[in-house]
Amino acid sequence: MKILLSNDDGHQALGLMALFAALKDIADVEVVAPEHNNSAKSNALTLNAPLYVHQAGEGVRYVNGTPADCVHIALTGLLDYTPDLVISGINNGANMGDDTIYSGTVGAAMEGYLFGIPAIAFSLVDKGWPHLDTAVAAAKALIQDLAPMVARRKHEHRVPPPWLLNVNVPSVPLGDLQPPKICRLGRRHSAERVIQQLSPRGDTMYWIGAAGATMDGAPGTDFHATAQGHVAITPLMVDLTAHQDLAYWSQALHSMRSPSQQQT
Ligand SMILES: Nc1nc2c(ncn2[C@@H]2O[C@H](COP(=O)(O)O)[C@@H](O)[C@H]2O)c(=O)[nH]1
Repeated sequence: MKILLSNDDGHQALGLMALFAALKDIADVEVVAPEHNNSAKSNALTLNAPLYVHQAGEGVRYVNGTPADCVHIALTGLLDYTPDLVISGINNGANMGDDTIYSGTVGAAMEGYLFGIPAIAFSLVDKGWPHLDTAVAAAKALIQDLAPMVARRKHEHRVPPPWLLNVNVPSVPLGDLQPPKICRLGRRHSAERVIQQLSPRGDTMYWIGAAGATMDGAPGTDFHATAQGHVAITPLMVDLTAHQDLAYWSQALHSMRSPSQQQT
């Protein structure tokens, strides 16, 4: 199995390097990751500047770009093969609920998914890498469990659609880890207020405030599962259409005149 491994915390991040070391036992792994921390960069691509790739060590390359840039250039030219799996992480902190919209970790995995490759984003719930060994073990075990499904794709007459999983691992000792749970995304309250400070030169600085606290952490959500010590696994989709609202808007705009009609 060939794995492309990326992240958003940067190519020297503990979470990436620990996962890289663990996955080398079970797969051919190549790292293409950002040069620096690109947290909250979501699916951003760099369109207005050149990207440069440097070798950091055997099997590890880094890019002066976003997480999605790394996966994008790896899949569209840097690699001379198509990986079987795109893995992103292990993120320094949670990617639950609304986090997934902003997350560079999810963005990297989603870029693989958009190119038709199964992908998984892994995050360790608490920042600072507490019990990172637990997250590495959980990630390796899940990838091993999925390996037969991934391998079968090569032999299918019609390659099945890819899938995209968002996985959050609770920061607990490995011995306390509960079995994985398939969950829906919860919701956070709105983020905290912006932090305003004065620079040494008298300019006002604005810092994005902290993520909101859990708003929907009901049973069945990723928040609830991880709080109970379970690995939370959520299948994601890219279609942002509010399908349940299509009929409403069709009816609501039924009477809308076209701009040309409004001029008569
Ligand atoms: N508004 C804030 N959101 C935050 C902050 N720290 C993290 N986050 C959210 O979590 C994800 C982290 O995901 P990553 O994969 O991008 O590292 C981030 O995208 C936000 O949604 C914070 O301080 N403020």
